[in-house]
Amino acid sequence: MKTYDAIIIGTGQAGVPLATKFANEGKKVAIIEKNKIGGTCVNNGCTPTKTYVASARRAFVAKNSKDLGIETKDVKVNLKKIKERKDEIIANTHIGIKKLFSGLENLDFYQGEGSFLSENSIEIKTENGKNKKIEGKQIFINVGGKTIIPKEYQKIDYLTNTSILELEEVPKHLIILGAGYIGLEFSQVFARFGSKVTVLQQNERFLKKEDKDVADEIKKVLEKESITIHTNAQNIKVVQKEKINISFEKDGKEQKIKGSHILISVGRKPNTKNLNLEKAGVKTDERGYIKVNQHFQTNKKHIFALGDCNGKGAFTHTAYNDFEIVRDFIFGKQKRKLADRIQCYAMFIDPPLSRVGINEEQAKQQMKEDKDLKIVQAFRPMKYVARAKEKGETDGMMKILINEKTQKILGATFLGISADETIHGVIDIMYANKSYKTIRDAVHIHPTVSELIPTMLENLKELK
Ligand SMILES: Cc1cc2nc3c(=O)[nH]c(=O)nc-3n(C[C@H](O)[C@H](O)[C@H](O)COP(=O)(O)OP(=O)(O)OC[C@H]3O[C@@H](n4cnc5c(N)ncnc54)[C@H](O)[C@@H]3O)c2cc1C
Ligand SMILES: NC(=O)c1ccc[n+]([C@@H]2O[C@H](COP(=O)([O-])OP(=O)(O)OC[C@H]3O[C@@H](n4cnc5c(N)ncnc54)[C@H](O)[C@@H]3O)[C@@H](O)[C@H]2O)c1
Repeated sequence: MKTYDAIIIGTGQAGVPLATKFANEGKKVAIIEKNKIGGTCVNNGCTPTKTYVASARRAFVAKNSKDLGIETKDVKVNLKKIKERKDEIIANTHIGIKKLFSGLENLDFYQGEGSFLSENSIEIKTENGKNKKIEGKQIFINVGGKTIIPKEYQKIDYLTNTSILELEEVPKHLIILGAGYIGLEFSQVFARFGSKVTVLQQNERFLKKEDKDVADEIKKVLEKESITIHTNAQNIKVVQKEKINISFEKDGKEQKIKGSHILISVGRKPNTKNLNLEKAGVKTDERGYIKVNQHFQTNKKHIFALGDCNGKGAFTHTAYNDFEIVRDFIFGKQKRKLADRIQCYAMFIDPPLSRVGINEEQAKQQMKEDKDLKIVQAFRPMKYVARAKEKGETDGMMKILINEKTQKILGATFLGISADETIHGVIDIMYANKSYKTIRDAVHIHPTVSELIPTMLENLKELK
């Protein structure tokens, strides 16, 4: 049996850089992939969805620029071409990773499904049936996650985030189950491509992780683009004949809709079921996420779990940060840990939403629990941002929360043009652990959205 210093299962956002690091350090490393190289982000997550978001924005701008004095006729959306562009970007990434791997003499790439035989040995099942067994001193699990398909929908012809990206014709009426990141990003993309779009959400509260005023503003933005959103849709039943027939109850009344396609985006689960973790004695929680410590070691100290499968993050930037923490734990002088990470994310609707740390509702809750804590807020609607007015895109708002005593920023929510970029000024100050006054007293470039961050920090209000 071939023996390695490190075996990595999965070529996700943590696995590829970690394999490269091991190989560059002169260690023998094996990396195993059962599907397409590069994982979710590259093949059916961030990269393809953001190419679609870009095409959708171009279509929207082309069709809706009369207010800026631009008139166009006959804007056509060619989904086949949009898909081809996406496929080419993905194919180039595949070429890049394969070239990287083939240039590393200490690295062996295995195409196949890895699973544990014992706490140091892995079986690789391949399509041609020629299974292999390898051994590793350390093993790194980076297997990501997959879409949850509730039992009641398993027999219908549904779309997922993977299969929707293979369509070559725009659906007439796309019904989306689940109003999370995936559902909402695709809702706007396909509405902009020309689909009628209906989103069904079980919860009464739309986007319950966000402040209510922010969630309401996002709903307004999407509804302005003719997307129908039903919250509190209970007892959703789907029957497929020629069309997708949906019935659900809302406020005690039965409602019926017919669609041409249905996308299921009700959440994701870790890819840990087929790993035979019990043979290695690796523990998971009740939802299948692998339990890890601050350096992503499992209960077996030589086995690590990185990325979505450890349940500590569900983003590419968190998976990559898992890699950085593990790399420094094994090779580095700098000792990082999970607790150093400040949670941040964006939802790439247009205008985008970005978040770091806590929001207003969480701040109020913290003050309720700790009577000595005083949190103040800087607030600015985008309609009072010159650059937004000049661009004619004034939806949204910016909020920054500050601990009055320590002067440290506790969190921010930006919804509006460029929010996915402007939030990074705030993120960096939080990592630097500096007072909010560092940004307040900085000079920013005019005319930008960022120039309003110092201005809004001049005016802090108590939270009520
Ligand atoms: C539609 C969509 C859009 C997204 N957009 C964003 C975004 O804009 N920004 C963002 O930060 N995040 C986004 N995400 C989330 C992001 O894609 C994931 O958080 C990220 O890819 C997780 O990386 P990972 O390292 O955990 O593993 P993954 O990228 O999921 O890779 C895991 C790999 O392991 C392989 N594998 C699984 N089991 C085995 C096995 N037994 N043997 C061998 N190989 C195996 C899989 O085939 C896969 O290739 C999006 C996700 C989706 C679904
Ligand atoms: N911009 C980004 O970074 C980005 C984009 C897409 C996906 N992702 C990642 O992918 C993960 C999964 O995304 P997602 O949108 O599938 O999940 P999600 O957890 O964000 O949203 C799922 C939604 O579906 C609702 N729901 C659950 N069961 C339902 C049912 N039976 N019927 C109707 N609604 C139901 C939930 O209440 C929730 O609002 C996210 O956690 C995120 O980390 C990130």
